[in-house]
Amino acid sequence: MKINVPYIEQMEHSECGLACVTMVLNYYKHHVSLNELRDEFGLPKGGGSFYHLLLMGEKKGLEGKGYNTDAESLKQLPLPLILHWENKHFVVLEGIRGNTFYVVNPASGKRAYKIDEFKQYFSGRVLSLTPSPAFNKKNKSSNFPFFIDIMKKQKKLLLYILLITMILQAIAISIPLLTRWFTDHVLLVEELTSLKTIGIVISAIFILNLLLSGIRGVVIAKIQTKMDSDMMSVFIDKLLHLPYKFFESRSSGDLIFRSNLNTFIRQILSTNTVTFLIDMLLLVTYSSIMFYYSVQMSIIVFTVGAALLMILLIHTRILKNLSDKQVTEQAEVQGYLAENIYGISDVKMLGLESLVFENWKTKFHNQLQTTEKRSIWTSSIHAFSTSVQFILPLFVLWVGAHYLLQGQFSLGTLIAFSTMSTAFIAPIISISSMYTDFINLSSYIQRLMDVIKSKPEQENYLSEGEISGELTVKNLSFSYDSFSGKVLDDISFDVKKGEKVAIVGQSGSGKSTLARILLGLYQPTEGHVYYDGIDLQNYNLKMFRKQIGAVLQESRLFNDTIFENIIMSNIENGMNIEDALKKSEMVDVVNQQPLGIFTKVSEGGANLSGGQRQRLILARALVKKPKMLVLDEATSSLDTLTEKKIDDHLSSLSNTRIIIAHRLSTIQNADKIIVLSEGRVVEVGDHFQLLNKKGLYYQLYHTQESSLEEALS
Ligand SMILES: Nc1ncnc2c1ncn2[C@@H]1O[C@H](COP(=O)(O)OP(=O)(O)OP(=O)(O)O)[C@@H](O)[C@H]1O
Repeated sequence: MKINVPYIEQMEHSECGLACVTMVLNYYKHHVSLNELRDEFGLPKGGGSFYHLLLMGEKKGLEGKGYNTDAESLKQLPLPLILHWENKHFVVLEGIRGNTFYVVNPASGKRAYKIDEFKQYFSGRVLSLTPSPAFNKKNKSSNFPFFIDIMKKQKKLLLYILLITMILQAIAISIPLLTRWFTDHVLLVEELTSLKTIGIVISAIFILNLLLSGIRGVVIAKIQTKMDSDMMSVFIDKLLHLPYKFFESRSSGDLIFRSNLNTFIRQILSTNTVTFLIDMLLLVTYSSIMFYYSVQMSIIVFTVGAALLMILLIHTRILKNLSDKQVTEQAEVQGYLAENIYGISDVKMLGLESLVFENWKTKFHNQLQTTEKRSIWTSSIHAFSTSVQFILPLFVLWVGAHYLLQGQFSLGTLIAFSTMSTAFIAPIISISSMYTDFINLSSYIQRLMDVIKSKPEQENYLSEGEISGELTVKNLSFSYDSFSGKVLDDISFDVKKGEKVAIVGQSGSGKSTLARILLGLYQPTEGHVYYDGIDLQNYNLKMFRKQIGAVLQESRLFNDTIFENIIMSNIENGMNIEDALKKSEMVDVVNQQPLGIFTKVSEGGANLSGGQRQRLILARALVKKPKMLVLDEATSSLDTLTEKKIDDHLSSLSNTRIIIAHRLSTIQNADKIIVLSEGRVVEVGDHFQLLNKKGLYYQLYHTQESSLEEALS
């Protein structure tokens, strides 16, 4: 028994479970995209477990049952089934016939496995999700309107191309017709007087063809540029306006890969679509003319054409599988190398050079083997199709000679037929070569739609207003996804304008998460953050963030000069760079650089020390003259002396400061210290009040103090 489960490709390695549930839902006609499901549930940490998949299914009206079973017993269970694969991945089983298992792998597509191979991958755990009475079907929404809109903008140019190409094809068709006329009415009857006219006609055809082909080339280039510009602009604009969380669950390499897909899609939609239409038109025209000349001969040519098309399409399928495999293997090789080059210091310190080389070699060897196979298939089928195209005219002459000798048609018709048979095969080869592109199109579009259809960070807002630096957090809770527990739980506190407030707690207690919520990078799952009495969600986030200076653990420097890294887009505010450099204790560092403030910072700030990087990022935050500063371990790499100097500078400012620091000496002078433990506020007060409480803060403080004393003694 085999069913047909729609293939949904996972967009990221930890999304296999989510993609499997999406496939099952779509199979039961609840048409939902991976995107929608991810927005609804979030991505469980590490990709989730069977239990998470079961919960998702149940929330969508499916009834779930889990089994521990062997490959043979799967035949007794209803399809589709979600299987645990290689103990680290999820796939969907869509069929079992005899000893063959049909698997839909969200990472690589559909594939059949013989039982022995299947057993090597199947981990023995299965989840069955079937519709419960509460299940609702949902209609499909198409991805094509977006591209149709983009193509519609180029309607005029596309029509030009279509028109020019049709004229060019008419010229192409006229050649065999002219040959026929030339043979029958000039050569055979020895009518030499019209040779001059024919010469003029041939020259006219040549000039017209040259002119139109040239114009078509220019129009195609214009269309491609316009479509590239439209599609890329929409894509990048959408991408940049997506919420921070979107970027957390996708690698930058993957997003860059997706932006490049725009070019492939444009190629398919512009050139290939037009070529396909023309090819189809040509096939119909050639077929009609050939049919008109001779039914028997046409049937012979059609049979050859149909057989060739079948062979080419089967081959294209094989080639697609091989090229998918090649792309996956290539990405794996590149990813492995990039990861190890990025972590080269660890590779060296652990003495892993040879191991990394061996692993890379194995992966690269696999990729090369697939590439070789693909090249062999491509060249063999190319040899086959060109040979057919090459021999067909002769074959037609040979078969046609029988009919000619029987007087069924003229020599001119036979020669025209022979020429046309080659022309008839050309669009068949062209259509089959475009077939792969059309198969890939839906997967490419899915990847783009993941970006285009995701909800932007902010669609509308009520307030453009300035903030003063006063804020209130009310009953705030936050979970990263709908399956894990709360990372922040019912948090409330106030911060007055100009206050220095510290957030402390053990590692993993939720401090950075809270900071990101205060900056509007995450939205609270429950509760609110108010600035000057207005909910943060109601502010124009772009304007809001312009008034905030933030140094986060993940803050990075850009590959540009120190000046550009500090000023960024804030030049219009007339900020004082010197002042920012002084306050962040960077003046001496900048003066020591070869080109001073115009020295280039390497990628990620590699030519600066950890502390210098932090101070530069702080200068960037200060140059905005922010109403509020959020510093998450912003001075953790500095010596205590420099840290103290910076703290003194910052204390002279009137803005609000929210400081997260493990080193408690940094925050002793804070107006208020909020102590977090497992996502809850457990203590609030100033340094002495908290010490007197003898609670968690007291413990944290004394642990640090005693370590210091121990070190000194
Ligand atoms: N992007 C994320 N997705 C899922 N869980 C996350 C994510 N970031 C953090 N967490 C989890 O949320 C919890 C709180 O993390 P957070 O980074 O806010 O703690 P923290 O107090 O700042 O820790 P540290 O002092 O080590 O920086 C941790 O259990 C962490 O594993």
